[in-house]
Amino acid sequence: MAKLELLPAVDVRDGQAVRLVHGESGTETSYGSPLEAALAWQRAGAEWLHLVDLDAAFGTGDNRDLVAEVTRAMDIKVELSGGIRDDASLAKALATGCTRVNLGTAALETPEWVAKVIAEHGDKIAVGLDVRGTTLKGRGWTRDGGDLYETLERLDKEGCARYVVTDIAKDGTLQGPNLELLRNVCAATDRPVVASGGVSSLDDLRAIAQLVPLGVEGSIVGKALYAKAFTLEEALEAVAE
Ligand SMILES: O=C(O)c1ccccc1NCC(=O)[C@H](O)[C@H](O)COP(=O)(O)O
Repeated sequence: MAKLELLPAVDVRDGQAVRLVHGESGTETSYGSPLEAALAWQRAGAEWLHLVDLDAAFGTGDNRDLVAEVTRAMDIKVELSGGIRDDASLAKALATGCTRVNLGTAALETPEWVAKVIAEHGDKIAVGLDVRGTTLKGRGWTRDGGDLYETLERLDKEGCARYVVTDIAKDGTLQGPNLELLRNVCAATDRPVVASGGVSSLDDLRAIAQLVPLGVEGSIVGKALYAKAFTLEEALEAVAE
């Protein structure tokens, strides 16, 4: 059985590594330098980094130069997310040398552009399906953006390579992942799925790893690592079993 990939998260707001609750602006807990956090995950054995520019996602500015600096400093694969919505922001994101970008709002608001960049860049493009219930959310998870399964069907037809699926109700809460949502999305698409939001324990990661045969490829882990619920070394060992 393929191993579950782990993507420790570094979410950047106003130059700092932060965690949010339910992705809501104003709920930040700060964890210092994003570069130091990213290097710590790399030293701990991460093969991937999930790096989010929250200001770009919320439209409160951006941390693009810092995010580029962090990406360039990494020897591991980087998934870049947050505010990548047009040719200019996509070009800047890809120029960092990241392995792939994660598009959210654009997939809801400018579907023609997303279809075009999927055709141009293939698996360098993932789409983030950030949901409350089955309603997608864009603009930093603040605005409704349509039905999850209708959008998934459209993106599948356009050749989208993979999806990053977040249950916003779980994100940053340490309440455990929404396994039912992950199962449902895997049943609706043959593309790989990266799980995001709510991981609280090694058992949560083992439960997500059970979904690898259904199509779950990886899991993002944020708050649990910063809250020291377990170490990244322990997490990597748990999913290697
Ligand atoms: O990814 C985004 O674009 C984004 C936009 C607005 C708010 C939050 C956003 N991302 C948050 C993440 O990707 C988290 O790092 C991830 O879901 C980890 O969640 P958790 O393990 O529950 O801390």
